[in-house]
Amino acid sequence: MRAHEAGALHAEGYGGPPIWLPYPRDVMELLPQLWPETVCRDAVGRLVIGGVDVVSLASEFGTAAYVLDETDFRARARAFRDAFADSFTGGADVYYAGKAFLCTEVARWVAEEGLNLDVCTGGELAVAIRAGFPGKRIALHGNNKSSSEIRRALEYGVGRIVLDSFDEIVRVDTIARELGVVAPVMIRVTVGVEAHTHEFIATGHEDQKFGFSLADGVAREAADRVVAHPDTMSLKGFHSHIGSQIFDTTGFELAARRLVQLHADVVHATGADLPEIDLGGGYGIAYTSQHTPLAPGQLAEQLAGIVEREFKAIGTGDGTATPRVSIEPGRAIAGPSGVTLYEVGTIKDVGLGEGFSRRYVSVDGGMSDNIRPALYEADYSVTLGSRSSDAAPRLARVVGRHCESGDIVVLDEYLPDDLAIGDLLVVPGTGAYCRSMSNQYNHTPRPPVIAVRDGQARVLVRRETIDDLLALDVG
Ligand SMILES: Cc1ncc(COP(=O)(O)O)c(C=O)c1O
Ligand SMILES: N[C@@H](CCCC[NH3+])C(=O)O
Repeated sequence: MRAHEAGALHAEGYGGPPIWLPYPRDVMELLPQLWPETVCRDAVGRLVIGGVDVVSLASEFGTAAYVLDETDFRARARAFRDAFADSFTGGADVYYAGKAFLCTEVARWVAEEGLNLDVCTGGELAVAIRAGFPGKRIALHGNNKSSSEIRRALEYGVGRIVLDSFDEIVRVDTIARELGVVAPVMIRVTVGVEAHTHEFIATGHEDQKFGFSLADGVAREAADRVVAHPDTMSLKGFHSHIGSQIFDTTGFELAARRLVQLHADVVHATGADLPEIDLGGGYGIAYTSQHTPLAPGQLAEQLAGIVEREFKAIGTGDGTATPRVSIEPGRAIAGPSGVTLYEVGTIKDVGLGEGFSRRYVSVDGGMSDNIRPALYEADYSVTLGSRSSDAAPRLARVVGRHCESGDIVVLDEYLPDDLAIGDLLVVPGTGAYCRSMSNQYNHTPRPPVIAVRDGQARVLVRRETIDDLLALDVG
């Protein structure tokens, strides 16, 4: 249940008397699906993650801090790997989308759990290379890959480059020829699907920068051009990614139908053997009770059914074998495994008139460590982590420390009325697209990423310092 579901009692949340005690005092108890599997409270009420309580984490590493639960991350990665391996008769590969969150150690976890890796810049590729990630299991994405990124990827022997433009086809052809290699490539297709998600993270509709359009024949033309250069490029198949934070599989179904049809057309017309098809990522997670994600097993079953149906529909016995399927989940693996730890700095009850007020709780982070509320109006939840409280719940808005009124961490959530300066707040679901989209607005050093596992904590990415920021300023 969310604060805004409180109906008639909602207004009372704004400074009204604490008469709504039926409301749960702890959002963590109410919504376990928002939290890493290992989260619990210890005997004195402190939130514990990966066997380490958040008070100890804060005192050792400071706040704000990202905390990543290794056991939970690995379990989610394995769940995707196993579910897709079990459901797809022709075989399936899971590419973890590193844009969600990537560092050297996480790349190693991904490799060890038997997943592949999707990188979309030379920077992400460099992390993968540093981690010793096997080249064959890496896919290189991006709508404007530079020549040096393509060269590095081919030198390292990546398993696929996902082509995004005609210019890039020329670029890959030229570099592969220089290096004397045949580049394994896929073609990213814009399938014309309106995904049900925020418009900034939808990528399947026609009018946007990614991929080759299916509707106007450009994707088909791209395939013909690639197939015409067998000495430098080997076409492995087509790719589609319709967007992110999607719950409804109808978009994937439509995308798969169109991709399978294109696949069959190209196989028949060119005689190319296309061994793979990539359905992209985009599987939604729960940030609040408003979200009801599918488990990897359900997703795999549904997607396998869709792919099988679509290949049957184009006719069996026509020589079109069902290819190996790949998917690219990022958020669904990293998102729920991470939380952000903040310390309360100020508490302000702002009068709204007629006896109502809104409680603003300021923490030592904000839009520099989580830009998603400002960018996508993303909603999050939050709980008091450093202690439990018997005080009545009170609706609060958690805000950051940046010079923007849109610097909101959590729009509305119940926190105990006795919340105090120095309390620790914990925001779940921040494992994906928070650190990876972080920034240094207002010269704010970025928080560290701490891994927790079996009662041990260690730094994966160290905290930035003011000196780091000053070092960039050569003036
Ligand atoms: C090509 C591609 N694959 C995979 C992903 C990962 O998406 P998500 O984190 O929603 O699973 C993205 C990001 O939206 C993407 O652009
Ligand atoms: N950055 C987006 C996800 C999409 C990015 C990849 N295409 C988010 O935070 O929701």
